Amino acid sequence: MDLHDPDQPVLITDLHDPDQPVMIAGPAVAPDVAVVSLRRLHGRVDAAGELARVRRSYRGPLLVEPFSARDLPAVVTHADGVVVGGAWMQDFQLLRAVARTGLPVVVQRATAATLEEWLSAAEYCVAEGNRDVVLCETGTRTHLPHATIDLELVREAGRRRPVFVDVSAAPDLAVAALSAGARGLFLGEDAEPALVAEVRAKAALLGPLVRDDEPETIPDARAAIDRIDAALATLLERRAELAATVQRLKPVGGFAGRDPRREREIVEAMARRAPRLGEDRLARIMAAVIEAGLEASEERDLRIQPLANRS
Ligand SMILES: O=C(O)C(=O)C[C@]1(C(=O)O)C=C[C@@H](O)C=C1
Repeated sequence: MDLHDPDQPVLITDLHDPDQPVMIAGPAVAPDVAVVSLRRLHGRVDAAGELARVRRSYRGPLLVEPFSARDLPAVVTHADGVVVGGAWMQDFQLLRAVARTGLPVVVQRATAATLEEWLSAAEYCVAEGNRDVVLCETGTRTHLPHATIDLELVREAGRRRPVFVDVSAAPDLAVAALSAGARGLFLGEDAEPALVAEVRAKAALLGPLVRDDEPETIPDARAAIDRIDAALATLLERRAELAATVQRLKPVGGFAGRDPRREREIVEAMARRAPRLGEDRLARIMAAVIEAGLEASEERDLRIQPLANRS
Protein backbone atom coordinates (compact mmCIF):
# COMPACT_ATOMS: atom_id res chain seq x y z
CA MET A 1 0.00 0.00 0.00
CA ASP A 2 1.35 3.40 -0.94
CA LEU A 3 1.33 5.33 2.31
CA HIS A 4 2.85 8.73 2.07
CA ASP A 5 4.61 10.58 4.85
CA PRO A 6 1.89 12.07 7.09
CA ASP A 7 4.12 15.11 7.66
CA GLN A 8 4.27 15.88 3.97
CA PRO A 9 2.19 19.02 3.55
CA VAL A 10 -1.12 18.46 1.81
CA LEU A 11 -3.27 21.19 0.41
CA ILE A 12 -6.10 20.90 2.91
CA THR A 13 -3.82 21.22 5.89
CA ASP A 14 -2.05 24.09 4.13
CA LEU A 15 -5.25 26.08 3.75
CA HIS A 16 -4.72 27.62 7.17
CA ASP A 17 -2.05 28.30 9.79
CA PRO A 18 -0.28 24.92 9.95
CA ASP A 19 0.47 25.41 13.65
CA GLN A 20 -3.16 25.38 14.70
CA PRO A 21 -5.74 22.68 14.12
CA VAL A 22 -8.15 23.51 11.29
CA MET A 23 -11.61 24.46 12.59
CA ILE A 24 -14.22 23.28 10.12
CA ALA A 25 -17.83 24.46 10.46
CA GLY A 26 -20.64 26.08 8.52
CA PRO A 27 -19.77 29.14 6.37
CA ALA A 28 -21.85 31.49 8.57
CA VAL A 29 -19.41 31.34 11.48
CA ALA A 30 -16.30 32.21 9.42
CA PRO A 31 -14.32 29.09 10.35
CA ASP A 32 -10.81 28.31 9.03
CA VAL A 33 -12.45 26.06 6.47
CA ALA A 34 -16.18 25.95 5.80
CA VAL A 35 -18.12 22.80 5.01
CA VAL A 36 -21.37 22.43 3.14
CA SER A 37 -23.10 19.08 2.72
CA LEU A 38 -25.28 18.57 -0.32
CA ARG A 39 -26.04 15.09 1.06
CA ARG A 40 -27.90 16.65 3.96
CA LEU A 41 -30.17 18.25 1.39
CA HIS A 42 -30.80 14.76 -0.09
CA GLY A 43 -29.99 15.91 -3.58
CA ARG A 44 -33.19 17.97 -3.59
CA VAL A 45 -31.39 21.20 -4.46
CA ASP A 46 -29.52 22.12 -7.58
CA ALA A 47 -25.84 21.85 -6.55
CA ALA A 48 -24.66 24.72 -8.77
CA GLY A 49 -27.38 27.06 -7.48
CA GLU A 50 -26.82 26.13 -3.85
CA LEU A 51 -23.03 26.53 -4.01
CA ALA A 52 -23.29 29.81 -5.91
CA ARG A 53 -25.60 31.02 -3.12
CA VAL A 54 -23.02 29.99 -0.47
CA ARG A 55 -20.25 31.71 -2.43
CA ARG A 56 -22.13 35.02 -2.51
CA SER A 57 -21.53 35.46 1.21
CA TYR A 58 -18.50 33.25 1.88
CA ARG A 59 -15.18 33.51 0.03
CA GLY A 60 -12.87 31.45 2.29
CA PRO A 61 -11.75 27.84 1.84
CA LEU A 62 -14.74 25.59 1.24
CA LEU A 63 -15.21 21.83 1.50
CA VAL A 64 -18.30 20.36 -0.11
CA GLU A 65 -19.85 16.94 0.40
CA PRO A 66 -21.58 15.99 -2.86
CA PHE A 67 -24.81 14.01 -2.88
CA SER A 68 -23.66 12.10 -5.94
CA ALA A 69 -21.09 12.25 -8.74
CA ARG A 70 -23.57 14.46 -10.64
CA ASP A 71 -22.73 17.32 -8.24
CA LEU A 72 -19.01 17.23 -9.00
CA PRO A 73 -18.87 19.83 -11.83
CA ALA A 74 -20.53 22.37 -9.51
CA VAL A 75 -18.22 21.34 -6.67
CA VAL A 76 -15.15 21.88 -8.89
CA THR A 77 -16.40 25.36 -9.80
CA HIS A 78 -17.04 26.51 -6.25
CA ALA A 79 -15.12 24.37 -3.73
CA ASP A 80 -11.54 23.92 -2.54
CA GLY A 81 -11.99 20.33 -1.43
CA VAL A 82 -14.45 17.44 -1.54
CA VAL A 83 -15.80 15.46 1.40
CA VAL A 84 -16.75 11.85 0.77
CA GLY A 85 -19.34 11.11 3.44
CA GLY A 86 -19.05 7.97 5.58
CA ALA A 87 -22.09 6.39 3.91
CA TRP A 88 -20.34 6.79 0.54
CA MET A 89 -16.90 5.63 1.73
CA GLN A 90 -17.01 2.34 -0.14
CA ASP A 91 -18.58 3.73 -3.28
CA PHE A 92 -15.41 3.28 -5.27
CA GLN A 93 -16.84 4.83 -8.43
CA LEU A 94 -17.58 8.00 -6.51
CA LEU A 95 -14.17 7.95 -4.79
CA ARG A 96 -12.47 7.70 -8.18
CA ALA A 97 -14.58 10.47 -9.68
CA VAL A 98 -13.91 12.70 -6.68
CA ALA A 99 -10.16 12.01 -6.80
CA ARG A 100 -10.06 12.83 -10.52
CA THR A 101 -11.35 16.35 -9.85
CA GLY A 102 -7.83 17.07 -8.55
CA LEU A 103 -9.27 18.77 -5.49
CA PRO A 104 -8.15 17.69 -2.01
CA VAL A 105 -10.33 14.89 -0.67
CA VAL A 106 -11.59 14.26 2.86
CA VAL A 107 -12.65 10.63 3.33
CA GLN A 108 -15.01 10.15 6.26
CA ARG A 109 -15.01 6.74 7.93
CA ALA A 110 -18.20 4.70 7.60
CA THR A 111 -19.59 3.91 11.06
CA ALA A 112 -18.51 0.27 10.96
CA ALA A 113 -15.41 0.54 8.75
CA THR A 114 -12.11 -0.85 9.98
CA LEU A 115 -8.82 1.05 9.79
CA GLU A 116 -7.73 -0.94 6.74
CA GLU A 117 -11.03 -0.34 4.91
CA TRP A 118 -10.79 3.37 5.66
CA LEU A 119 -7.17 3.57 4.48
CA SER A 120 -7.94 1.63 1.33
CA ALA A 121 -10.73 4.08 0.50
CA ALA A 122 -8.06 6.79 0.68
CA GLU A 123 -5.79 4.64 -1.49
CA TYR A 124 -8.40 4.61 -4.25
CA CYS A 125 -7.95 8.37 -4.46
CA VAL A 126 -4.16 8.11 -4.37
CA ALA A 127 -4.32 5.53 -7.17
CA GLU A 128 -6.04 8.19 -9.30
CA GLY A 129 -3.01 10.45 -8.78
CA ASN A 130 -4.55 12.54 -6.02
CA ARG A 131 -2.25 12.73 -3.01
CA ASP A 132 -4.21 15.38 -1.10
CA VAL A 133 -6.23 12.90 0.87
CA VAL A 134 -7.20 13.47 4.49
CA LEU A 135 -9.18 11.06 6.65
CA CYS A 136 -12.03 12.15 8.89
CA GLU A 137 -13.25 10.13 11.87
CA THR A 138 -16.99 10.47 12.37
CA GLY A 139 -17.53 7.74 14.97
CA THR A 140 -18.78 4.21 15.40
CA ARG A 141 -22.35 3.17 16.27
CA THR A 142 -22.49 2.10 19.91
CA HIS A 143 -25.07 2.08 22.71
CA LEU A 144 -24.92 5.90 22.78
CA PRO A 145 -27.52 7.89 20.83
CA HIS A 146 -24.80 9.37 18.63
CA ALA A 147 -21.73 7.84 16.98
CA THR A 148 -18.76 7.41 19.36
CA ILE A 149 -15.41 8.80 18.29
CA ASP A 150 -12.72 6.12 18.23
CA LEU A 151 -9.62 7.89 19.48
CA GLU A 152 -7.35 4.86 19.19
CA LEU A 153 -8.30 4.54 15.57
CA VAL A 154 -7.56 8.25 15.09
CA ARG A 155 -4.10 7.74 16.60
CA GLU A 156 -3.35 4.76 14.35
CA ALA A 157 -4.74 6.40 11.22
CA GLY A 158 -2.84 9.62 12.01
CA ARG A 159 0.44 7.74 11.73
CA ARG A 160 -0.39 7.00 8.11
CA ARG A 161 -2.30 10.09 6.92
CA PRO A 162 -3.52 13.44 8.25
CA VAL A 163 -6.77 12.93 10.16
CA PHE A 164 -9.62 15.25 11.04
CA VAL A 165 -12.15 14.34 13.72
CA ASP A 166 -15.83 15.21 13.66
CA VAL A 167 -16.54 16.34 17.23
CA SER A 168 -19.92 17.93 16.44
CA ALA A 169 -21.72 15.43 18.71
CA ALA A 170 -19.13 15.70 21.50
CA PRO A 171 -17.25 19.03 21.32
CA ASP A 172 -15.81 18.42 24.79
CA LEU A 173 -13.65 15.71 23.18
CA ALA A 174 -11.91 18.27 20.95
CA VAL A 175 -8.73 18.36 23.02
CA ALA A 176 -8.72 14.56 23.36
CA ALA A 177 -8.97 14.35 19.57
CA LEU A 178 -5.98 16.69 19.21
CA SER A 179 -3.99 14.65 21.67
CA ALA A 180 -4.76 11.57 19.57
CA GLY A 181 -3.18 13.40 16.63
CA ALA A 182 -6.12 15.12 14.90
CA ARG A 183 -5.01 17.93 12.57
CA GLY A 184 -8.48 19.41 12.24
CA LEU A 185 -11.86 19.40 13.94
CA PHE A 186 -15.26 19.21 12.25
CA LEU A 187 -17.67 21.12 14.47
CA GLY A 188 -20.74 20.63 12.31
CA GLU A 189 -22.41 22.72 9.66
CA ASP A 190 -24.79 24.26 12.22
CA ALA A 191 -22.18 24.98 14.93
CA GLU A 192 -22.85 28.20 16.85
CA PRO A 193 -20.15 30.92 16.76
CA ALA A 194 -19.77 30.63 20.57
CA LEU A 195 -18.96 26.93 20.30
CA VAL A 196 -16.41 27.53 17.54
CA ALA A 197 -14.76 30.25 19.65
CA GLU A 198 -14.74 28.03 22.75
CA VAL A 199 -13.23 25.02 20.99
CA ARG A 200 -10.66 27.26 19.26
CA ALA A 201 -9.61 28.80 22.59
CA LYS A 202 -9.34 25.38 24.23
CA ALA A 203 -7.38 23.98 21.31
CA ALA A 204 -4.98 26.96 21.43
CA LEU A 205 -4.47 26.56 25.17
CA LEU A 206 -4.37 22.80 25.59
CA GLY A 207 -3.39 21.56 22.13
CA PRO A 208 0.32 22.37 22.54
CA LEU A 209 0.35 20.78 25.98
CA VAL A 210 -0.98 17.43 24.81
CA ARG A 211 0.89 17.19 21.50
CA ASP A 212 4.17 15.27 21.38
CA ASP A 213 6.41 17.54 19.37
CA GLU A 214 9.86 16.31 18.45
CA PRO A 215 10.94 18.96 15.96
CA GLU A 216 14.16 18.45 14.06
CA THR A 217 14.40 21.67 12.08
CA ILE A 218 14.49 25.35 13.12
CA PRO A 219 11.10 26.19 11.52
CA ASP A 220 9.47 23.18 13.22
CA ALA A 221 11.02 24.02 16.60
CA ARG A 222 9.93 27.68 16.19
CA ALA A 223 6.42 26.58 15.28
CA ALA A 224 6.31 24.43 18.43
CA ILE A 225 7.56 27.41 20.48
CA ASP A 226 4.83 29.59 18.95
CA ARG A 227 2.21 27.07 20.06
CA ILE A 228 3.61 27.03 23.59
CA ASP A 229 3.72 30.85 23.65
CA ALA A 230 0.08 30.99 22.57
CA ALA A 231 -0.82 28.79 25.55
CA LEU A 232 1.48 30.82 27.82
CA ALA A 233 -0.17 34.12 26.79
CA THR A 234 -3.60 32.70 27.58
CA LEU A 235 -2.39 31.49 30.98
CA LEU A 236 -0.66 34.80 31.76
CA GLU A 237 -3.83 36.72 30.94
CA ARG A 238 -5.85 34.43 33.23
CA ARG A 239 -3.22 34.71 35.97
CA ALA A 240 -3.32 38.50 35.79
CA GLU A 241 -7.13 38.42 36.19
CA LEU A 242 -6.83 36.20 39.28
CA ALA A 243 -4.07 38.35 40.78
CA ALA A 244 -6.33 41.39 40.29
CA THR A 245 -9.07 39.56 42.21
CA VAL A 246 -6.66 38.96 45.12
CA GLN A 247 -5.78 42.69 45.14
CA ARG A 248 -9.45 43.61 45.48
CA LEU A 249 -9.96 41.12 48.33
CA LYS A 250 -6.77 41.89 50.33
CA PRO A 251 -6.92 44.54 53.07
CA VAL A 252 -3.98 46.26 51.35
CA GLY A 253 -3.74 45.45 47.66
CA GLY A 254 -1.31 46.40 44.88
CA PHE A 255 2.42 47.04 45.24
CA ALA A 256 1.84 48.31 48.78
CA GLY A 257 0.52 44.90 49.87
CA ARG A 258 3.22 42.77 48.27
CA ASP A 259 3.87 39.49 50.12
CA PRO A 260 7.50 38.25 49.66
CA ARG A 261 6.82 35.00 51.54
CA ARG A 262 3.97 34.03 49.21
CA GLU A 263 6.13 34.92 46.20
CA ARG A 264 8.96 32.67 47.50
CA GLU A 265 6.50 29.78 47.94
CA ILE A 266 5.26 30.23 44.37
CA VAL A 267 8.82 30.11 43.02
CA GLU A 268 9.78 27.05 45.12
CA ALA A 269 6.71 25.12 43.94
CA MET A 270 7.42 26.03 40.31
CA ALA A 271 11.11 25.08 40.57
CA ARG A 272 10.06 21.53 41.44
CA ARG A 273 8.32 21.34 38.06
CA ALA A 274 10.97 23.27 36.12
CA PRO A 275 14.37 21.97 37.28
CA ARG A 276 16.11 23.14 34.11
CA LEU A 277 15.24 26.75 34.94
CA GLY A 278 15.84 26.43 38.70
CA GLU A 279 14.86 28.76 41.54
CA ASP A 280 17.05 31.77 40.71
CA ARG A 281 15.91 32.11 37.13
CA LEU A 282 12.29 31.36 38.03
CA ALA A 283 12.45 34.02 40.76
CA ARG A 284 13.37 36.59 38.10
CA ILE A 285 10.67 35.38 35.71
CA MET A 286 7.96 35.35 38.39
CA ALA A 287 8.96 38.75 39.76
CA ALA A 288 8.34 40.14 36.26
CA VAL A 289 5.06 38.24 35.93
CA ILE A 290 3.80 39.33 39.36
CA GLU A 291 4.81 42.95 38.82
CA ALA A 292 3.12 43.02 35.40
CA GLY A 293 -0.04 41.64 37.03
CA LEU A 294 0.02 44.25 39.81
CA GLU A 295 0.65 47.04 37.29
CA ALA A 296 -2.25 45.92 35.08
CA SER A 297 -4.52 45.69 38.12
CA GLU A 298 -3.60 49.20 39.38
CA GLU A 299 -4.00 50.66 35.89
CA ARG A 300 -7.48 49.15 35.68
CA ASP A 301 -8.39 50.54 39.13
CA LEU A 302 -7.29 54.00 37.99
CA ARG A 303 -9.62 53.77 35.01
CA ILE A 304 -12.56 52.60 37.15
CA GLN A 305 -12.13 54.97 40.13
CA PRO A 306 -12.93 58.26 38.38
CA LEU A 307 -16.24 56.73 37.30
CA ALA A 308 -16.94 55.48 40.86
CA ASN A 309 -16.09 58.91 42.36
CA ARG A 310 -18.75 60.56 40.26
CA SER A 311 -21.57 59.03 42.30
O1 LIG B 1 -1.27 36.26 46.76
C1 LIG B 1 -1.27 37.46 46.90
O2 LIG B 1 -1.30 38.01 48.01
C2 LIG B 1 -1.24 38.35 45.74
O3 LIG B 1 -1.38 39.55 45.85
C3 LIG B 1 -1.02 37.74 44.39
C4 LIG B 1 0.46 37.82 44.02
C5 LIG B 1 0.59 37.04 42.67
O4 LIG B 1 0.54 37.66 41.62
O5 LIG B 1 0.65 35.81 42.75
C6 LIG B 1 0.84 39.23 43.85
C7 LIG B 1 1.55 39.92 44.77
C8 LIG B 1 2.03 39.31 46.01
O6 LIG B 1 3.29 39.77 46.36
C9 LIG B 1 1.97 37.84 45.96
C10 LIG B 1 1.29 37.16 45.04
